[in-house]
Amino acid sequence: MLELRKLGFAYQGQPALFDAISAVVPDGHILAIVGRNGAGKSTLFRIINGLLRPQSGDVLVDGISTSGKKIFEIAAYMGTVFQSPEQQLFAARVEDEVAFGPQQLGLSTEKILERVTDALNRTSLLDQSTQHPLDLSAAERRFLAIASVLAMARPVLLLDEAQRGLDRVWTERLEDVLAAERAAGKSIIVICHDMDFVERNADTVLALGGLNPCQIPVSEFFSDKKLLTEVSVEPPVVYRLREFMT
Ligand SMILES: Nc1ncnc2c1ncn2[C@@H]1O[C@H](COP(=O)(O)OP(=O)(O)OP(=O)(O)O)[C@@H](O)[C@H]1O
Repeated sequence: MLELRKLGFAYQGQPALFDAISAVVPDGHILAIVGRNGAGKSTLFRIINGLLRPQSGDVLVDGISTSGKKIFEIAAYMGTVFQSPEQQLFAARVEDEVAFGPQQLGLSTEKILERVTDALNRTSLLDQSTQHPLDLSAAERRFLAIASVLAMARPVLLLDEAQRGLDRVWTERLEDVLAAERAAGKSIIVICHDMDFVERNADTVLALGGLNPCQIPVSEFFSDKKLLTEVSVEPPVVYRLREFMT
């Protein structure tokens, strides 16, 4: 379980998180962080994965505080897929890229191969395993970053706009990966501007940029017109259709 407890942050005295932000992401749960540009989503994301340290509050994984822990210690709990995951890639072959993390864990060769094969299979990249990552399509490169994170088998998964620019087939593949990770009991956070994606996949929403940011169930969020206006979010198509029909 991941817990964000009263987090606050300012850049050189300029608040980036305007309120103390709290949320709980139980095992097998997907929380979507949404909000207009500049609302603080990326800042919060970086605080969660330890790239930034909160000026107040705490991040806890299974009740253990990450404050005071080094970034590699925090990474032992969390797999992060950044907004430009291409920048996370450095190996000359797809399979080596995915194997790198498990190798650092000191796993046996057999176990590493098992993890790599499983992660490539789940991300539809098994046929590309010997290719150079830079020869992959943009969607495949993003899924390679996801495969590398899956191979680490962390209890917490963080994805920043992983759905952006994907076509329907790749979006469905991403949704399958998320559903499987949720079923495996992972605590998952996605930052997302695509409200249809949020509606289909998330359990709860944390909307930033409004008067009182708090975590609420997806259906409650999309039914709250006042809040949607406050945080500049358009409801997903199904909600707009529902309103049109009634
Ligand atoms: N490195 C920085 N130094 C100073 N201010 C920053 C820095 N990074 C972000 N900010 C400011 O902090 C606030 C929150 O920015 P942040 O990038 O977290 O928002 P966001 O919700 O992720 O935006 P977007 O949707 O555009 O990515 C903004 O006012 C932004 O200008």
